[in-house]
Amino acid sequence: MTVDVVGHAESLRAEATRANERRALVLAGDRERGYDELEAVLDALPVAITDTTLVGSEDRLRCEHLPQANAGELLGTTREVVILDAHEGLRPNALGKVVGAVDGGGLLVLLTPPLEAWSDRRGAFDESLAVPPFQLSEVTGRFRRRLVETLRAHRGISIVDLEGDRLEFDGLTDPAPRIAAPALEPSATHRFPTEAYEACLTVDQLEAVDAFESLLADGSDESTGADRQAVVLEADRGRGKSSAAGLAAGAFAADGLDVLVTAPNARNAAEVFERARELCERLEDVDVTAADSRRLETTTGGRVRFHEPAEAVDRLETADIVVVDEAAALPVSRLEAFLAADRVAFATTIHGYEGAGRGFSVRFRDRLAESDHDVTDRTLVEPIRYAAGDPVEVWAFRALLLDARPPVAPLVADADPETVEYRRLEPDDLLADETLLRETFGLLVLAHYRTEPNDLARLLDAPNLEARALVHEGHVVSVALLAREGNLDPATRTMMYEGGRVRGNMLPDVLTSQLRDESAGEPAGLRVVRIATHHEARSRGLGSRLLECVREEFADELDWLGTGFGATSGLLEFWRANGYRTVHLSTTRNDASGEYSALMLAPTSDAGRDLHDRHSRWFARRFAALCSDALDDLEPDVARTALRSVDRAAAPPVDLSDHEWRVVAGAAYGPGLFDVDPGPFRRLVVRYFVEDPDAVDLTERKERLFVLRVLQGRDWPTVAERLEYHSPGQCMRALGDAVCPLVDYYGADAGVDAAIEVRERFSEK
Ligand SMILES: CC(=O)SCCNC(=O)CCNC(=O)[C@H](O)C(C)(C)COP(=O)(O)OP(=O)(O)OC[C@H]1O[C@@H](n2cnc3c(N)ncnc32)[C@H](O)[C@@H]1OP(=O)(O)O
Ligand SMILES: Nc1ncnc2c1ncn2[C@@H]1O[C@H](COP(=O)(O)OP(=O)(O)OP(=O)(O)O)[C@@H](O)[C@H]1O
Repeated sequence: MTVDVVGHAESLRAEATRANERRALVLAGDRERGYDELEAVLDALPVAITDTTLVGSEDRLRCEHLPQANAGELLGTTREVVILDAHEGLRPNALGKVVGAVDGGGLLVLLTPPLEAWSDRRGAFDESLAVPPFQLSEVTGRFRRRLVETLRAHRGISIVDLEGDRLEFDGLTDPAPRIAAPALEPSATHRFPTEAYEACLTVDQLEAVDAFESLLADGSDESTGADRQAVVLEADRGRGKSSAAGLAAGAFAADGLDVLVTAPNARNAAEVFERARELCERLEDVDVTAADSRRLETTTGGRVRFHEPAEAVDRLETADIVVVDEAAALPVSRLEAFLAADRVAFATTIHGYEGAGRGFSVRFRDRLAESDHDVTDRTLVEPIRYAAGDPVEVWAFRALLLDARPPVAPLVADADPETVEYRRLEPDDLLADETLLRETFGLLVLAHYRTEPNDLARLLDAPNLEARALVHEGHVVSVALLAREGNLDPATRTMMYEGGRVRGNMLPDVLTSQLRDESAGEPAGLRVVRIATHHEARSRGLGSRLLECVREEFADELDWLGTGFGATSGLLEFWRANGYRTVHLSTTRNDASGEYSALMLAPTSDAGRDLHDRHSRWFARRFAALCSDALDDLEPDVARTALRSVDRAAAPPVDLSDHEWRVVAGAAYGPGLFDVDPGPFRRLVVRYFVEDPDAVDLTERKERLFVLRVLQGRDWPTVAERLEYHSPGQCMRALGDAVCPLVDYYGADAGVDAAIEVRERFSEK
């Protein structure tokens, strides 16, 4: 080699150190040569082996090694040098995770095939995109093509062409000397000890610590101290939010308060405990009596303790203040449970490299706003591990679209179904038009928790995916991500039926493997994986219009359209209004959304109709039993809308025996009791919800009573309390009243003698 790779790496490192920024070094070409150069570089740089990590398929260096799939272990940690070996494939998520771990003054080294050839290589990640019936050869390399373009276009990235023996870019930016940051000072009225503020590294962190003061009970006379307060800290990775929470926790503990800290796992909260301990050790009138990575106790009687989220929820009442770190990685239902605490703080990552984060901003934000907490918000912008404007971070955000945004609101403010145009978003068009790509991906990210860098690669390269949009004056206002499913050969179907896993194919997979329908994978379908309308233009019929256009485009070539999503009554209603019908509710809650998932189908051919009809019937038949089992905590409104969105033709027949009619009509009109024989009531109630007859008009409260008592089998006192009846007795009478119209409609009006007889006998009294 005539290129002095070692000398060059040393200059990059020197510049990075001077600027407190990171630099990237790409060693493109033969893998063995890449490792030879790399070893020489590592030997020369004054970096400890313990500060170096290799992420890739083989453990080839003496430093820490992680496969790409485990790159998440680097989240929240700091390294001087991280090497990502992409020769056997590149997981976009892994790239995002490793970039965040490189410290200011550090190097990110990428080992890649020759850049010209890279997009044509197929690696392990590409195999995951080859969803049956598609083949690996149908997966494209656009994500990598774009990645290479960004590597070449961005500052701070050096590219060594090992094949051509040349330095393609030197990556040096020659930064201006940095101006010393102004000293940090707390506000004049601060209530935490000054030391808590002196420990802050940035102004943003100081303001975040300051926000926590709102959680101190107000000692003034006017206040009872009983008001409810919440703090929300939002930041990109590495802005010091865990540390801010830790400094506040330390200040609370020093004040004698009991702070409960929780996070998806204890490792996430390590910085909280570290900062809390450091602060308490610095304070003169407080001593630390016990400290480890999950616990801190002080001589003032204060403490900070860690509990896993589930345990934490049960202990809210024992703490003065609750801190939820990495909140975005917890399910929304769990987050909601923390709102039972009067004083609670949530620290959360936006633009999460791991793709979490949107559950928080999409769904939890609304629930927080509806709660009776006063909310104090802080956003931490300034990075801590490296200087603001760090070129490697700028590159990573662009390459992985971590900061993609939908169009700004004024651009789509006038959009409605008349002004928009339906557009196929071909991957090549997206690649050629960065604004279109950013708007599309930005809308998907904003509307959905768990949109991650891997999804960008899927959008560009996966053969089973299609994207469609409604555009208003060239801007994306509504977008749908569609996946081809089904159309599977007999061998694949058998494999699925016998318990094997098949990639993609969510609907055929569940219908086959869980619901035991071996031919469910035969018809060809299209699943709407995601749909989102710009928040500025919702409820104007755009989402419905987009679904209509999708149906027009695909109906002739496919057997069914379908969807699966975390079920809320609003969304079930949206899909039902667009012709989709429920065929299944999952039996466990979705980790990310905290909801049960609904699967819905809209058939477009005879084969699709067959599939839809039999699954609708099976669903209506099993629903009551599920309600007193896996779905016994399903929200009553979701249960009502789920049943209402089953195809009416699937309503199970009313096949009550004369004796059962006497039991039901006796409870409605006479002295009979529901409790002695709930079965026939359940069948009637399921029939009523699915058929949704115009002739029967019940209040929502009575319908919720049907769900809670008749379907879910909750006891009377519980139901009475939830639905705010004065007493269990009143609740029992309300159920009797609610059943009357069902006895009339399905029994008496349908000419069932037993029902008529009972009704007449007791109505006369
Ligand atoms: C497979 C999936 O992607 S499911 C997840 C769907 N996407 C999301 O939740 C992302 C955030 N939400 C959105 O982007 C939009 O609300 C969409 C895509 C659900 C609907 O798009 P819109 O353009 O508003 O649809 P459109 O105007 O045709 O229909 C709106 C109607 O759907 C119903 N609806 C849709 N979402 C909800 C909801 N979350 N809560 C209550 N009702 C809802 C309502 O009946 C609403 O009518 P209304 O506003 O007059 O009450
Ligand atoms: N006030 C501080 N004093 C000492 N070290 C700090 C301080 N604030 C942040 N740090 C260090 O900076 C790094 C990032 O801080 P922290 O983990 O608090 O940020 P974060 O926003 O929660 O980051 P991540 O999302 O990556 O977990 C950590 O290594 C932490 O030890």
